Amino acid sequence: MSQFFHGLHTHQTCHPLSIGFGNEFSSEDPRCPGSLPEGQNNPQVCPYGLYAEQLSGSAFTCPRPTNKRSWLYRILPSVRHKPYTAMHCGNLTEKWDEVEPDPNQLRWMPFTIPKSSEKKVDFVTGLHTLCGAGDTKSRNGIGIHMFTCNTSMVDRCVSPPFSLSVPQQGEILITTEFGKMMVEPNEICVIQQGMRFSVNVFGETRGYVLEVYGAHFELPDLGPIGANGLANPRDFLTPVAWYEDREVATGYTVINKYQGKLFSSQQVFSPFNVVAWHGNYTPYKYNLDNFMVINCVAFDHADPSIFTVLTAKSSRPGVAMADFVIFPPRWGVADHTFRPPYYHRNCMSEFMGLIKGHYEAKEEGFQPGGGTLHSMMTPHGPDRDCFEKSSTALLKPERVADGTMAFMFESSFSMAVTKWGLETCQRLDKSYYQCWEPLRKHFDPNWRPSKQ
Ligand SMILES: O=C(O)Cc1cc(O)ccc1O
Ligand SMILES: [Fe+2]
Repeated sequence: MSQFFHGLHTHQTCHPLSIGFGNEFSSEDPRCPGSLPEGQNNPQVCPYGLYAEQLSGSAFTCPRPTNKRSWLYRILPSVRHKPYTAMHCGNLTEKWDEVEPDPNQLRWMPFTIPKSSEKKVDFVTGLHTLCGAGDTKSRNGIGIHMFTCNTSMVDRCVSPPFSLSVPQQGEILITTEFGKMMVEPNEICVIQQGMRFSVNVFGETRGYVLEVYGAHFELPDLGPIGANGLANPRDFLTPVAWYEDREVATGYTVINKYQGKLFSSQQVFSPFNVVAWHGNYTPYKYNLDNFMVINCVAFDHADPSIFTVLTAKSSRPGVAMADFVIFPPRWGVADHTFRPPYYHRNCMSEFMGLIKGHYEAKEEGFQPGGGTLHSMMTPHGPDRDCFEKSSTALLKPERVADGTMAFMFESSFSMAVTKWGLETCQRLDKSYYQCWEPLRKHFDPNWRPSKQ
């Protein structure tokens, strides 16, 4: 389905957005009607004297269902820039051998946001790599970063590999080559490889970023669930074309994250000069409240894959490079069941973050803006309080996770933690393991099944 210039005004943003996931969208800035060429991509001369530029998100030759590209009609093409030069990467890294591997359960207290009165930090400078694996050259891997910032990006933009952002504190206004979108905590956004964007913030701001080096985020297949449910395509929102014809004599900085490092180049105009565009390769956002939860209505605890919002598949069937999974508010109704998460060891790595509230398996210790990492095969599960309470609870229907939103980046990669994550950030909670220490033995060798 194609949306032509039909903006949906969401109340909180005033930035028009179009509906759908992976559609063929078309969009024109309303100030330039007719700016999108009709019937062809490369007219000899484009309307309004614009340049045509294709942004390819997949190989030209990808099969149709996975072929992604957009055509941008812009005042000047992206190639009009001075050469890239290496820039300081701060705590952003793709070096996965900075410190020795650590298989322990790791928990971080909320990551510190710099005070603007002390130090002005924007979104790019405020990116810190926590953990990850793989490499961008072979386009197989992931990175998990925290952003903590207090200042808007001024006359600079950045383009990442495929990345999913989860704001946790403070809304962020993202200006992209495709238009603008405001993203609030409890919403997520995806900016795909090569898409330039700039971030405005409105105070002390914090969030999580999942970067996937070689795959696109997709909606998971629904199998027997049927045609509807989980994250529905109609709840994804894509920006509408917006341009500025702004010359920047002092220089506009375009930052390119390339092979794990940052490079900057100067140009004399704003890169947000796209007057019209069409295609199926776009940034988008999604409000987590729209997730249609499917869960157990009889007995037993279903695996958290039922809560998958988006998946970035690996080449192995059914195995994700990374899944984005949420733990939304819902009813708990399972009969004769230990309802919280089970104890387990997983061949996948589980990084968890908390947007608001608390997480059911651990009422204490895991706080909004913090994180946990349970690495491949590292045992984990409910803390002692949760186990005792839930083993004796009266199993009536009960609201679970109201007013909370925890999430998980689950990955088939065995992730390394960075030096920043283990040492420099000073947020590691060394006492985490202690939440399982009070677990007591309940074994009774004389126990017998009760006679019915
Ligand atoms: O470890 C966790 O808290 C995440 C998780 C939740 C759940 O309900 C089942 C499995 C699982 O890994
Ligand atoms: Fe788990």
